[in-house]
Amino acid sequence: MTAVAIPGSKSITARALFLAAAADGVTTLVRPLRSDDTEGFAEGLVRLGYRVGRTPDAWQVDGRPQGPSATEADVYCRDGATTARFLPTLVAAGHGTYRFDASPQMRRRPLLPLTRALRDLGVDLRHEEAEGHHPLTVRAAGVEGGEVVLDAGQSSQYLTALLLLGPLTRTGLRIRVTDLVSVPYVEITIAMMRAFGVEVERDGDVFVVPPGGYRATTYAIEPDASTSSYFFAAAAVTPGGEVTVPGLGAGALQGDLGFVDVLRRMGAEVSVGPDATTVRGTGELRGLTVNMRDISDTMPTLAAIAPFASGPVRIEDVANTRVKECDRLEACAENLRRLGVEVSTGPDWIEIRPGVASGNGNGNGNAAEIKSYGDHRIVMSFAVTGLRVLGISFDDPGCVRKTFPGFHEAFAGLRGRLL
Ligand SMILES: O=C(O)C1=C[C@@H](OP(=O)(O)O)[C@@H](O)[C@H](O)C1
Ligand SMILES: C=C(OP(=O)(O)O)C(=O)O
Repeated sequence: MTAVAIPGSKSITARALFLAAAADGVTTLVRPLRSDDTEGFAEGLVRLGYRVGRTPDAWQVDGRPQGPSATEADVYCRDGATTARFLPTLVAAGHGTYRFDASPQMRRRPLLPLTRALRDLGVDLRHEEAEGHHPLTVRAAGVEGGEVVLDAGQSSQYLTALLLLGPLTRTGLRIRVTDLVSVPYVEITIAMMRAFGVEVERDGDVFVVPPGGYRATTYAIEPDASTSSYFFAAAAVTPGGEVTVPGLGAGALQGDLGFVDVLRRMGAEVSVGPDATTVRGTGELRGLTVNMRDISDTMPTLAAIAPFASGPVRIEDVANTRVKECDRLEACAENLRRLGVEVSTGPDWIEIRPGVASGNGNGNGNAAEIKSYGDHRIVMSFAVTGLRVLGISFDDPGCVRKTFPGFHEAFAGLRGRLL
């Protein structure tokens, strides 16, 4: 058995930082993810005047239910969409003037449905350049609360941001959602709000959040399930290869652990225990058609191993992967083509035919440089392809820092044990 220690969940760390900052009292986050996204989030809080104490294994946050202590601040959100969407929402409940900006990549990503909903709730929020994009300024004077309509068909993070805001409003929020992707991420939000003392009620399309604020707590962060997908996929493409991720089992909060069900359908042996998950490659990898609307961060992982399946792999209902760190459908297609794989895409799907070309015309067998598009998931996914295809390299291997700075070392360690 090969046990792999996976760093903490990005999504859980970001939510825990928001909740801790807003809670009454001191919160300890145990085993938070230390990566560009989550360190950027924590630094954003520090710029806003929150006290965040960081040791390698635990972060401590002094909560301020009344909002940021800084009455003016500039916050740089880097590439992190959770930072860029959650922090402007957090400050709305305080009092002051806060300017937010983000990296060129994050500036391109949308947030208009969220900022429109905040304005509908009376928040003075201005986009400084392009409407619906960073940079933006919030002139905060608290939020009364009430009812708001939200289209979360592009990103569930809009809904998560509003849910997290709910208890910080004076009368609570009723959020009516007209469309919603990535539902399991909303379930993470609701479960974590419960751990900080708030019960969200759901009545069909309406989410009801009571006022009253959060209670500080000690919160242990699960290993990241999306990151685990690369290690599980590595086992699945290696006959007899076995990978166990401790800390992610049947009670895990993250929907992305469902990626192992896709591997099971393809022929891998999967066991989900109470506190660990194991995937074993059987030598069989069948093609399939799969809807990944709920677990779309693992779409590139599947696309990158799809050429090794015995039949076509078709991934459906993943339109919103076009507005992530890059257009992931086209990025996957481009890189698979570089490997000589036959692939087609549509507005919300990708279909990959079996087989990697034995040569790509440059005399180097399968060698190809993968175009990273500054997207950590493209690099980590095609690293798995590299277990079976010789000579894969990356134009920007370092972009894994967004969620897993130590990825290449960890993956090389696994490679040595699997092959
Ligand atoms: O709320 C979150 O932490 C996340 C939600 C998902 O985004 P979308 O809801 O935009 O699909 C996911 O892709 C992202 O990596 C993290
Ligand atoms: C889409 C992602 O990140 P975010 O939206 O949080 O920037 C991701 O990590 O795959």
